[in-house]
Amino acid sequence: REPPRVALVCGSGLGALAEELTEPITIDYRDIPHFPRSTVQGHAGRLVVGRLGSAPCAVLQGRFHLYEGNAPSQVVIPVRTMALLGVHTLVLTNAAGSLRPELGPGHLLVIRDHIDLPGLAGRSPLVGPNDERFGTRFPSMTDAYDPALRRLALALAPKELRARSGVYVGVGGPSYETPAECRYLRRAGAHAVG
Ligand SMILES: O=P(O)(O)O[C@H]1O[C@H](CO)[C@@H](O)[C@H]1O
Ligand SMILES: Nc1nc2[nH]cnc2c(=O)[nH]1
Repeated sequence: REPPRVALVCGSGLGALAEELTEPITIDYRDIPHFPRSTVQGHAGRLVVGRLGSAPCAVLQGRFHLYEGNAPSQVVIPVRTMALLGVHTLVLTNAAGSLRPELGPGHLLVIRDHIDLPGLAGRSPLVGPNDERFGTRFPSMTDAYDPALRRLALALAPKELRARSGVYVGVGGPSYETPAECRYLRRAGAHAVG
């Protein structure tokens, strides 16, 4: 069987995307060595490998979060596993809170850049000895989100999703943000928070 070249990580409520795969093989995260446990509702905790159209594809039903008690180095285990399998294109999705009145529920924000607040405070997944298989120390973050793929997503998104590009700010959780925090994050240039 051809190994997947494209992987999709599903955020809350998006796990059903795995049902689009044909010839699916499903593996519970519990059966994959070193994977942490999924504890969040709406994150099934399964890896589904199959075909999306003609492309061999992997869908991860659920991600791991810092607020579940995982170390940053554990949170990235699925992404690094995909890289070791030969995946070259990774699509990340998540449920996020809007910081802009024009971005309503059900709208799609294509991330063009991010502010990683836990990372800036020393909780980056890259902290620790550098594993050169996954890149150099101090990688450039100028085009962290591939511009060609972003253009494609904006061009192909269904009209009703009112897709636009924007800046995502990552926070630690597990509480939603206070009004003062939302004002602060909006002034910092973010469009969505999660
Ligand atoms: O889509 P997932 O990974 O569940 O993430 C979202 O869910 C959590 C809170 O609703 C935040 O972490 C937010 O980003
Ligand atoms: N942190 C955070 N996560 C979310 N997930 C969905 N909405 C939100 C939000 O407003 N804030």
